[in-house]
Amino acid sequence: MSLKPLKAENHKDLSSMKELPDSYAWSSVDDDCLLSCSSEPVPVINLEDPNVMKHVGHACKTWGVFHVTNHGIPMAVLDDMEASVRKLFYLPIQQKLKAARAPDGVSGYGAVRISSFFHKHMWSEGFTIIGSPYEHAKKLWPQDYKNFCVVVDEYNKEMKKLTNRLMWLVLGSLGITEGDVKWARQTRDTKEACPALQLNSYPACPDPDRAMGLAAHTDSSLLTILHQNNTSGLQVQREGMGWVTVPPIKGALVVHVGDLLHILSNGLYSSVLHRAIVNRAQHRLSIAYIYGPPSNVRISPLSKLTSIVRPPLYQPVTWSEYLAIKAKYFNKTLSIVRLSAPVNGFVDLKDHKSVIVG
Ligand SMILES: C=C1C[C@]23C[C@H]1CC[C@H]2[C@@]12CCC[C@@](C)(C(=O)O1)[C@H]2[C@@H]3C(=O)O
Ligand SMILES: O=C(O)CCC(=O)C(=O)O
Ligand SMILES: [Fe+2]
Repeated sequence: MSLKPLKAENHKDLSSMKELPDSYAWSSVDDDCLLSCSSEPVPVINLEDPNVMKHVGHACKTWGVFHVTNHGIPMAVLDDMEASVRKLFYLPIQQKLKAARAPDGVSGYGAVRISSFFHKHMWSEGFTIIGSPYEHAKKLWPQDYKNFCVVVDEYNKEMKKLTNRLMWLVLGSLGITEGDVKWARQTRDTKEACPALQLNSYPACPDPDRAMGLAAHTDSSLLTILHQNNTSGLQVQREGMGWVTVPPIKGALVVHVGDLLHILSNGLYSSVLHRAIVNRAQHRLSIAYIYGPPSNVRISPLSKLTSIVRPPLYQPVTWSEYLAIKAKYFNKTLSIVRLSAPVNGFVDLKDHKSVIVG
């Protein structure tokens, strides 16, 4: 199902382009919006609200995305990370290419992974970091790599705390307690979750109405926490409403329900389809902390959420298996691991090469 990728212009310096090349021109980026652009805002949840669990559950069920405020992450940690990411993308292209992602690799500099599914290029650059940023930072700044590592490590540490807190709120809102999901207690014998940090840069664009920053997709994660700079661009799809813009709120973070939470909740909380559009005047940056389960854990619908009338809708799958299928089938992945009635048998997950671990 993968479409033929465009190869020749893979590493253009977008910020120097005065016109949109044809290979970057997507037809009708704004079509859905013209039909049904909604002004209903994405929920904003104060994590110190006494009813926070109820609000989180409602937002997951209705939107699959929400803002969080009072999340406890110091503003300086967000600002320092944003400044480091800006510094990275402002490096000359030849320098960034020293940390280029290998053709079959996951981490490093390059176009976003899903690019190969589209005939047109996206108006963005990406940098994926899994685990320590050290190897990449050494290549980008051979003498002066320490600061980047310190900032990224601190950011990851804070995100990990917040994700853990959000996971329990999400699970609690489904009536799930610690006893129901052993792996989520982060015991010493489980291999720890290894989140991915996706850095995105969307330079100002000479023809934004025909360009696409990041094409519509769902994240494979359980939860994704997104920090955007002070520039709009993120849009989420809401049934019956089309694309809804999620403008940045200073100091707030955006939380997305990912595909593995969709599976874990047996479809009660749907992963949210989202994309990023670009604009003529401002450079946009975003940082996604993509959180998945520990590598040895198979995610399947929680037994408390299944019954005779609502049987498990998905087969068990590890994060790594899921990513491998996603690399091949992109937005069809959830339906591939879905068990339709009558049970259509299990997909042999071993046929798909592991991506991150194992
Ligand atoms: C751990 C992950 C999750 C990945 C793949 C791998 C590293 C990079 C992530 C993203 C980030 C950008 C959107 C996405 C769809 C993409 O193309 O690369 C994500 C994908 C997923 O959520 O499936
Ligand atoms: O730039 C954005 O707002 C979206 C980024 C995103 O969806 C991702 O990195 O997965
Ligand atoms: Fe995403």
